[in-house]
Amino acid sequence: MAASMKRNALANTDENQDIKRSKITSDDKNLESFLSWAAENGFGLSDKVIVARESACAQYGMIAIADISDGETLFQIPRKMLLHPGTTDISDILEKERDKIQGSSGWAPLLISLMYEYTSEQSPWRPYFNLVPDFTELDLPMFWNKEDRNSLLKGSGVIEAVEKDLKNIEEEFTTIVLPFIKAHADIFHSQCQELEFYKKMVAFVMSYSFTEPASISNNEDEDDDDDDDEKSGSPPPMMVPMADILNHVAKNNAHLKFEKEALKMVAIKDIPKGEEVFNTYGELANWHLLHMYGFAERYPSNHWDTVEISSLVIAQAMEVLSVNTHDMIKKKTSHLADLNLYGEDVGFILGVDGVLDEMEMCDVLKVSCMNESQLEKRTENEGWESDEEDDEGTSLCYDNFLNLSKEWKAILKRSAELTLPRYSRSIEEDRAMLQSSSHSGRQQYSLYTVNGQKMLLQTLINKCS
Ligand SMILES: C[S@@+](CC[C@H](N)C(=O)[O-])C[C@H]1O[C@@H](n2cnc3c(N)ncnc32)[C@H](O)[C@@H]1O
Repeated sequence: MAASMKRNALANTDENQDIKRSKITSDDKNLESFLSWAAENGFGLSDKVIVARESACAQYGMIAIADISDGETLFQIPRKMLLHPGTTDISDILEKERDKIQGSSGWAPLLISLMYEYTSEQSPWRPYFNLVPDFTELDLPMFWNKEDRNSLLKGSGVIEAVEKDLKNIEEEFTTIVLPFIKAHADIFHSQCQELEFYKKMVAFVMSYSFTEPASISNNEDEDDDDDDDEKSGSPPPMMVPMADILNHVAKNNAHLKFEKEALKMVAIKDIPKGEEVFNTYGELANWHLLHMYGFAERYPSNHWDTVEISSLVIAQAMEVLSVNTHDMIKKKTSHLADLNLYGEDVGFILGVDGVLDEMEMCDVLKVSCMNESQLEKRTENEGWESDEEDDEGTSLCYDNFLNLSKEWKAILKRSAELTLPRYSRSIEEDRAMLQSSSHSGRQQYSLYTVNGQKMLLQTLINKCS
């Protein structure tokens, strides 16, 4: 969608037509050479699909050109064709200096591998790299100017996530990656010493890499020693050519299976001829999609969407209950802070079916409704409670909302109402903007993200009314 919107933004002059034509021609050459490379290397692309820009929702995508049945394999990626620190030409050096380049994100070894391969004309993955769109086309918020980020994404949580990333990227580059590259300057292209180039590779990893589900690797590598398993806390990312051509929707129709010899893209539904084949990048909320991939889905398409309700607004919402004087709220928040349930960085996640952090939120609601003697008893027990206290029920799923007390609902409703003003526009203003078609990609996806969050909050308000 981003690409088509950008294309629409170009006026329809002859000059622009020429630019588009020449881009398509050169892209097709890249596509042809990528497909030949894939065929030579055992990807076994089904003749029921094509890779194309036409009919894809963003840049390239995979399109069904014949009816596909649930369970059919569309292509595979032999493990030797994956790009990661174990398959790059410099794997020996990376292995030897493994402890020096680990870093806190765990991405540095892959980023160093990518920088090396991406700048090498002889890289075995050259046809793969040539097909990846220019990184500016992905338009990730980390490349937007600060003004756009602040004005378009206020309240969504993306601004804070991007600022944290930018700080970490610079730090990891300066302290780990650059010293390693300089120590091996004879084998790296000089471009690899530039922070801007490193940021592009980070964007590549952010929006194109995959991680192997931990259970699979553990099951299949039963011989691996325990030490390795311990170190592999969160699995490191890797590049998976061809699989990363698929775009994402929450209601995906294909899925990547990790098998011993190869990874396989398998249809998980019947896919009619003419439809795009969509993978899933995970159970991702819109703010996460926008942060990592530069797009979001329009409400209510993304059933994984979430919004955070800060513990600070829940404390403010306690005022609606008569049991809560200013003094009581202070005592309650201090007790909740001791349990890590209150503080600047503490929030609770609301999804499309209700509150996801059910146990924690139930605890907060219970405390919110306590009178002085109940609170005293509880604080004396250091948060441990008797069984009778559990009689409120613990599900905060909307299906269970009829069973919730009116006090709990009053707090939830007020918390959602207090969260809405953190955005720069009202739901009504969003609605008017969503009807207008004159948006850039980044404006559109920001609108989807903030509006989706507001709609989740409004649903909670309605369910509590
Ligand atoms: C792994 S790549 C997918 C392939 C990409 N379209 C290409 O041509 O190389 C991920 C990027 O595709 C785009 N994308 C994926 N799914 C999308 C969607 N549903 N809507 C808009 N853009 C999407 C985003 O730019 C994202 O960063």
